[in-house]
Amino acid sequence: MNILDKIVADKYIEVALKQSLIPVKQLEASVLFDSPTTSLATALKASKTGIIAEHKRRSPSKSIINQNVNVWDVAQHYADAGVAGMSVLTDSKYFGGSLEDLLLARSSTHLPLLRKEFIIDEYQLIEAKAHGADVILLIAAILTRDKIKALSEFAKSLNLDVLLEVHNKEELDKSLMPSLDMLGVNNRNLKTFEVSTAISKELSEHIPDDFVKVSESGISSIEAIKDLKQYGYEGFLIGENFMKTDDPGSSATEFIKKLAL
Ligand SMILES: O=P(O)(O)OC[C@@H](O)[C@@H](O)c1c[nH]c2ccccc12
Repeated sequence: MNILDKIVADKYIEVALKQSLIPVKQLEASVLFDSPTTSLATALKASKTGIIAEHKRRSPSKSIINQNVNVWDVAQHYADAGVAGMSVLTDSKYFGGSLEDLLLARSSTHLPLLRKEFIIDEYQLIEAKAHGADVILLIAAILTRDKIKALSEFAKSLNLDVLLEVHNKEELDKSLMPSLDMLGVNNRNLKTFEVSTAISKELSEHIPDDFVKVSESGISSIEAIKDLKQYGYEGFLIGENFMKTDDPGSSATEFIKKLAL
């Protein structure tokens, strides 16, 4: 079993347990469930920076990245830095995140918030909305086309934006459909952890123009972003490069200053 298979196997167990503990009706009763959302796709198109900054405490590939920062502060400082959106890891077992992190980020900022999670069930979309998400991630490597269709259409019915993540041409070809807003190419292979922005460049010409293109992972230089822009990318998901520092928000500020030069 590769790490992605393990994460997903655990996720099925976790979601079944949560469904038995917290009924959908309870989630739907949350004030946030009926609150309006902000489109990340729209924000990216209007943004000068295109940066989606992530809150990530640890990961299976890097173990501990940062256990000391406070998600409320990080969200404030990312917003001050001028990012277009924020991504919040909510998986606890492998990434040290939680839905409470999402809720805290929501209470801290109006930025479009992405629930970064291994989504396998509609229940998680209701959870996402009830905890203040504006956007959800769907990972093509762990979903069939039918499942991508059902989940993305359900997300749209909740006014959530959908970011679909691929890592190769097959995943891209099986996934294209009108219920997606953004196409993300993960520069990290989730099965082997190899990272290269070459895959974003390779796949860019196969992504139709109706989707906002996002390049994800392993981005740590201004040059990489300038390069990816040439290939039509408008969104850049950056986690570790900011989170590994003592103050992710001021790292984002410095980065964005350089980007504007
Ligand atoms: O920390 P990085 O290399 O900048 O990567 C951020 C983000 O792209 C990465 O966390 C990510 C991309 N897709 C995922 C799917 C699940 C968990 C995490 C991810």
